[in-house]
Amino acid sequence: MTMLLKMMNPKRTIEIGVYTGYSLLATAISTPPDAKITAIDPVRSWYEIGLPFIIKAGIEDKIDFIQSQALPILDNLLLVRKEGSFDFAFVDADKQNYGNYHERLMKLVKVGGVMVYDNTLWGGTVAKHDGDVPDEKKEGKALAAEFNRRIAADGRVEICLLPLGDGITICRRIS
Ligand SMILES: C[S@@+](CC[C@H](N)C(=O)[O-])C[C@H]1O[C@@H](n2cnc3c(N)ncnc32)[C@H](O)[C@@H]1O
Repeated sequence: MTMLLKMMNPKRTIEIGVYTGYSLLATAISTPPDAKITAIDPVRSWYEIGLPFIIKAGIEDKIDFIQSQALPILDNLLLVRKEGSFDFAFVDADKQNYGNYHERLMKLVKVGGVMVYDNTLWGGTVAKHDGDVPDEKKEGKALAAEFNRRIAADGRVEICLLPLGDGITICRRIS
């Protein structure tokens, strides 16, 4: 993702799902000095674990951390920001809402901008028959497969699902 960010030079990005801030730190050090990152997660204490590293890297001024569920924040951004005011988004949170996040990001991220969705292979289970998937992974498999079908059929975007890590879908808004 850092290579993608360095090629794109996005000035306005959104991160949904921060945890201890590893991907947030990677984003912040890979974007231009005047970039701003809106980072959303309901658990501030996890963000605070990684915050000393963000401060040490000198990039805390780029980050606007919002302690909240993401959906109400995205809905508010849709009210207060112009459509297409973000260049890039990284989604790595509750899988149940990936479709909801996608619909909002399709307005918040500009045409030509990029959304990256994490965990879209769900440990490779999306390519397996249900009978070959452990019970504890079945719900995640179903959610990831449903999102993958939805986004593959979405004519407003071009996508590329990279078999890296747990599966990363790069999605470019084209209309
Ligand atoms: C896998 S972790 C994120 C990891 C992080 N992106 C990284 O790579 O370092 C998932 C995070 O999503 C957050 N999350 C879960 N539900 C959420 C929601 N409704 N809105 C925003 N964040 C949520 C969790 O609190 C958790 O910190």
